Amino acid sequence: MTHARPPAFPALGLARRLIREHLVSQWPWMALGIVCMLGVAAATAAIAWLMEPAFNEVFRGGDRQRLLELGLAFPIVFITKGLANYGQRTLMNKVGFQVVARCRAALYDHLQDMDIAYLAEQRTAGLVSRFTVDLAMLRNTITSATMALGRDVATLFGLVGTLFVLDLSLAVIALVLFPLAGLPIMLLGRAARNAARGMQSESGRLDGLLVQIFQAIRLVRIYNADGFERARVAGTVEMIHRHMMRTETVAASISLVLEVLSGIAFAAVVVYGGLRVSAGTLDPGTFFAFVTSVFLLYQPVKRLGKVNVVAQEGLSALERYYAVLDTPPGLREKAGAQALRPGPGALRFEDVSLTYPGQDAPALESLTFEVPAGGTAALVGRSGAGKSTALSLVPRFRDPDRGRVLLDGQDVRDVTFRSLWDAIALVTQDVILFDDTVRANIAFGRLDADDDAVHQAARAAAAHDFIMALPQGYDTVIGEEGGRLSGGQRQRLVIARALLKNAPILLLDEATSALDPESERQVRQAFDTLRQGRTCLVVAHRLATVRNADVIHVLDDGKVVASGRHEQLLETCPLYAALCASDALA
Ligand SMILES: Nc1ncnc2c1ncn2[C@@H]1O[C@H](COP(=O)(O)OP(=O)(O)OP(=O)(O)O)[C@@H](O)[C@H]1O
Repeated sequence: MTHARPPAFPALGLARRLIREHLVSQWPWMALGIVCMLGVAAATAAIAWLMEPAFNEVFRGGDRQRLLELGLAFPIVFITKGLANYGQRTLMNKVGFQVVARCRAALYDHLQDMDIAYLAEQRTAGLVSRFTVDLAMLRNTITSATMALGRDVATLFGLVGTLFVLDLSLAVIALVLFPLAGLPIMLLGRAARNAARGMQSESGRLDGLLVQIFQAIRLVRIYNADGFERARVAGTVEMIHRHMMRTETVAASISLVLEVLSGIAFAAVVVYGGLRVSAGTLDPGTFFAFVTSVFLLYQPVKRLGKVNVVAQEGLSALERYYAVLDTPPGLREKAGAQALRPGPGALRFEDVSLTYPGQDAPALESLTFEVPAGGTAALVGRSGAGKSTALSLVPRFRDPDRGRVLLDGQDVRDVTFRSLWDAIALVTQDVILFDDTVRANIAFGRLDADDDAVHQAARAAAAHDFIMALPQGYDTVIGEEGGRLSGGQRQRLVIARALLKNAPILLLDEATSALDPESERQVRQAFDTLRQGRTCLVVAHRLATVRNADVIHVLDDGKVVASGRHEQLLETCPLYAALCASDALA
């Protein structure tokens, strides 16, 4: 099963898609936000307008009544501007948070639907960073870019309109240079997107590295690898900084370009306007109002200049987000799939073949074997013989290239995932526990289970006594991956979880690491209880398991080379005899 590389998306298409899928539904908040933005723009233009009467009628004319009116008008305008600013900021942040919450939910649901093969191919931290780094960046873009585009564009229009109304020729002089900034802004925007892409991907790498290091901290210490790991972290941090600096440099360069253009425009306005005032062809009040407008124009122009940088960051985040979202699951539920019909639990592999992508040799080849209903079949074989691969086909973690896996005569590809997974309990080599209470770990996926059921499962798994000896009994939090428990205790918790699930089919990938004899005895007892009354397919690594199995299938290079019971195979199958004599079956 291969996953095609996602196509490169055109930027505008991505933005349109986000608007269609997530922003349109936010229209009431957006509409209110736009009203507030218009309020900011109107108040800003009003400040410039008020300068003319302030200068002409109050400072030059000495009109006291007008002074009082202006004394009232200025605070009203500033308060209006402040309130409108507050409103648009709160509303646009609300929109940003809601959009990102929806994106996160959509991404989570999509990843839940993705097949195990795809998820196994991905770096976990890379996927996590889609939720964290990328979508946080997208939120920033949504809030700051919409604010800039709404408020600053409206303010710009208000002020530019004011300039033209105040004096046409001065307005042309003030504005003629600004379009020159467009080209560098566009060119630098491309660099900004590349920098954002690099930053996001390196951040995912850093997250992955840190998780790996802290998970393997014992190994790092004992192998004295802290220097090596530190260098790896420092290298990645350096790369992130480099990308961030590039973004900052782009933003600063745009500011510089705008600053220079503004300076030239301002000088031209002062010189030309000053000449006209002294020649008596321009009213000083108008000139004063004009200069104020040009000043007020600086901030929105500078923010708008940088909006492309922020937008590019968001587009890069969107690209990464949709790349995951648009990758279809390689393995789907069949249209019109029916629920698995309950039966005695007979499992059959029929001529099953599978070759992993990128591999030449098949992992399984024409594999045919049965697990009798309610019985135990053990798969044994050398490392790499295909045992775990065979196990993974039952819950459809993968599908075979050829052949069928049948549960009570029903092809597992014809039934719903939910009904299939309901029928299966899985105990894997790596004991998977959550940093939660003992109760939550046993009742995982069984939120309806009451204390009695949990305790009963723990008793059957020979776990109840050690659980009761823990500081808070069933409420004890066991630490990441059950770090506060012994190996045997962890295994018994996992067995209790499978017992509570009470599924008719049990898939068991036996742990290869040995426990001390007493733990081994307790775990074995718990497994025996778990197997009772269930159909069990076990990848066996222990002699005791194969001795108790109803049938043993010996796998070699993905094929069944012999089947039978222990004593029989010892005599008839040299490979089996060799496995029993070696560490493979201890
Ligand atoms: N995700 C994968 N991608 C490519 N090849 C794989 C993958 N998983 C397993 N293989 C290959 O498929 C073959 C069968 O592997 P599998 O894990 O099923 O063997 P196994 O008998 O369970 O081995 P072990 O006892 O060591 O766990 C091996 O050659 C292995 O390298």
